[in-house]
Amino acid sequence: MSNPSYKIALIGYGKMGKTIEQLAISMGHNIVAKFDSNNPLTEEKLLASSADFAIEFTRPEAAAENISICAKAQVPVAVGTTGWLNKLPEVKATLEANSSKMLYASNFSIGVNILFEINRKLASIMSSFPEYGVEIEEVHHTQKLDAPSGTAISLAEGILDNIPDLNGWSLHENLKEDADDIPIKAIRQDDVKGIHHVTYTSSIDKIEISHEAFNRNGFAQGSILAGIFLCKQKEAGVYTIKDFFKSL
Ligand SMILES: NC(=O)C1=CN([C@@H]2O[C@H](COP(=O)(O)OP(=O)(O)OC[C@H]3O[C@@H](n4cnc5c(N)ncnc54)[C@H](OP(=O)(O)O)[C@@H]3O)[C@@H](O)[C@H]2O)C=CC1
Ligand SMILES: O=C(O)C1=N[C@H](C(=O)O)C[C@H](O)C1
Repeated sequence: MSNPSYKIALIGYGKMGKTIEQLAISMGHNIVAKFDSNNPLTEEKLLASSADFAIEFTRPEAAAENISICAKAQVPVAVGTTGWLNKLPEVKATLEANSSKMLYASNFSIGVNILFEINRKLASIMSSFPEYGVEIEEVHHTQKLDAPSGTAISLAEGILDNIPDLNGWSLHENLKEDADDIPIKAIRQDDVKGIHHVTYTSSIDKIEISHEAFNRNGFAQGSILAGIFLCKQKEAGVYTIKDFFKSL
């Protein structure tokens, strides 16, 4: 039996939107609408597209409004845009009021989600070894608007959940020793797709875990599969990438 074909609306047609388009077509899906700042999303246009679901990769200031429009049109939406989570409470309220669904992931790639699991496990071990200081470094292309990356924040949250002595995280120009929070260094370099390191250092040695994306296909693949997963969920509200991976 062949896999069903889905009708997908792309909200944002930049680096990610274009990568998703190519991959979705190669998987047998149809792109039924594309929105960008010259053709902004409206409820009417989205309904007219008959999309089964939407995928949102735009910019931090645009995401919350776009998700609300999807909610009002009751079109499930997989959201990859980072740097907008301060607006999550109002977005959640709109989704619930309209019985609609979204799934947000700071990083849709399988590799990074494996790193997230290792990061939590490692942090839980390191909580017994306070002589090690932890730090995060992320490297991305120079067009990236937010810092630190959404992925770096997710990594920091995974560490904070497991090492109660640490007080939050903060962005540092230079990684510093003896911090009581998690220092995150954000580096912007040419065309880097995304590199993340978590390092624990003592006076004796260093332990490091890391992930490097070679291209954007992993992000695109995860967002398409997460959109399909979302279509199959009965309950309205906010889903996370963990819900999706649990279903595999
Ligand atoms: N979660 C994940 O796995 C990943 C997340 N990201 C995140 O996704 C986001 C987008 O990344 P990327 O594709 O590289 O960015 P780009 O800048 O390449 O593309 C952004 C696109 O969004 C469009 N856009 C901007 N404002 C609006 C709006 N109000 N309505 C509709 N479209 C709009 C832009 O249109 P125009 O060009 O006309 O302005 C452009 O087409 C970023 O936040 C990034 O951090 C990226 C990769 C992976
Ligand atoms: O802007 C990007 O490119 C990326 N953004 C995401 C993030 O902020 O973590 C995911 C990935 O690293 C690429």
